[in-house]
Amino acid sequence: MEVCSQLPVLPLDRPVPQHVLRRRGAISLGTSSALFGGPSPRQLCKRRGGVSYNSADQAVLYLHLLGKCRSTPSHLRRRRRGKHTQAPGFVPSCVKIFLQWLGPVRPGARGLKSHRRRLSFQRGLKSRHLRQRPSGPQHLLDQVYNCQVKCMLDKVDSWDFDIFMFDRATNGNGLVTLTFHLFLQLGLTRLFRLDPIKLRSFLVMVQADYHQRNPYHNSLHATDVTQAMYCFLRQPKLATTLSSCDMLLALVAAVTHDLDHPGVNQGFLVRTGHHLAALYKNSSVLESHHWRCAVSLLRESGLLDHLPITDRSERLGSLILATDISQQNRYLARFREHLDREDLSMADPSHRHLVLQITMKCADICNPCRVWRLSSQWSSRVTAEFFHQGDVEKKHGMAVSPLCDRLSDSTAHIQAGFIRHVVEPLFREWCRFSCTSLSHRMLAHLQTNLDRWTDPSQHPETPP
Ligand SMILES: Nc1ncnc2c1ncn2[C@@H]1O[C@@H]2COP(=O)(O)O[C@H]2[C@H]1O
Repeated sequence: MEVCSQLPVLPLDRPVPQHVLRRRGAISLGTSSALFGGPSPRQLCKRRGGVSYNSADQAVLYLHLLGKCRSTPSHLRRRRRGKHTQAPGFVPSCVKIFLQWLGPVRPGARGLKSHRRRLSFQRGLKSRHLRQRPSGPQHLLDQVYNCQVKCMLDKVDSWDFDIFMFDRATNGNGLVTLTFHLFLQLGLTRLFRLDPIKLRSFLVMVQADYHQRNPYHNSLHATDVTQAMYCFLRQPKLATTLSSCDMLLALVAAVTHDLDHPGVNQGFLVRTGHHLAALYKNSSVLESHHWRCAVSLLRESGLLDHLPITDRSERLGSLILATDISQQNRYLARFREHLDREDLSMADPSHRHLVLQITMKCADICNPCRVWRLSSQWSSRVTAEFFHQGDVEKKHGMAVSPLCDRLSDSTAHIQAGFIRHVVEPLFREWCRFSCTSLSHRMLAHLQTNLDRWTDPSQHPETPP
């Protein structure tokens, strides 16, 4: 089979080639490590990260907000490489401050490379881990793992696909393996003449920029969302109407939609005065950051550089921004209106885009629609992350955010509320739009899971 025969070309459980490790620039929120190390809220709000921007104004804002930066905006990197369009020798003051902080660096010198490599905490950890992986007896297991992975990938379109087992079988490289496979399955690699090396390099970067310490918002969640997105894209209503370009953007949005998530919610970032909250004016703070990270990694990998896709970044952004759960009612109301009026036309690009946004939302919060064996694991993970945020808030004398107090909230209570008020309304409309056996199955799982969470005999800790 073509798909499987291509996988061993770049074995995922062997050290990554040097050109992949030789990463440029970085984006890291840095909050996750701070949280798990337990600094004060003031320290938290002073944690630094970086995103890439296009204009000098944004660079000034960036530097002012961050003070010392942990990462280099992409346009600054370009200037250091001498590709800037300003007069030769022109160095804006903000860049001077930045370069001073980096220390004396000669372009191309080893010093610069090591700076670059150190810029992202997440990538540093990951690449060290990959470099240090011992060769030898471990590779005896490769055959076993590869066979298991191939068998699992044959069933990647199944709604009961066990993403947890898949991640173990791929040695924690589930995101790279699964998404690479899906690009091949959908024919995107061939159709868009994507360079497999660049594709893999992009996916390795994406995987590395998720915070594996987060119980929920990590690369496994992104992989799960991507697998769900694939299942939805195969539904007749979408498969027969979406363009290949739509599918490409949908897959990229799914895999990047929570990039560099710090494991705390927007409310926490706003209350601690985090620089990203200021940068994005307290509105869709995390989603805006995920989007900018995605654009930065796309640019860095050069994966789509050869494609004349208009408004690529904006379209990707509007899919990622649609995952802002606080905006759910707005999207749902528009979708519902179209369904009520029966005027949703997949020939209309704006309607198609709304459907893609709703698809992205469904993929993002579909975990309660999975079979209990999988769904309950996501419930435990998301609650663990909420409660961890609550613990940090308590530790620093802050008011505990809703759903984050392990003493007064419970997993069962949170799940029941989330299913009733958020997931079910969305999936009921989705089922009106795409009335397939998968949609009915998802609603059936949702009901079963709700019944289990609300059955006091199974969850005695549920608050009255
Ligand atoms: N099983 C779940 N239980 C409760 N909340 C959830 C669950 N799954 C997803 N969420 C929430 O839905 C949100 C969707 O956007 P985020 O990924 O930012 O954060 C997610 C969680 O806050």
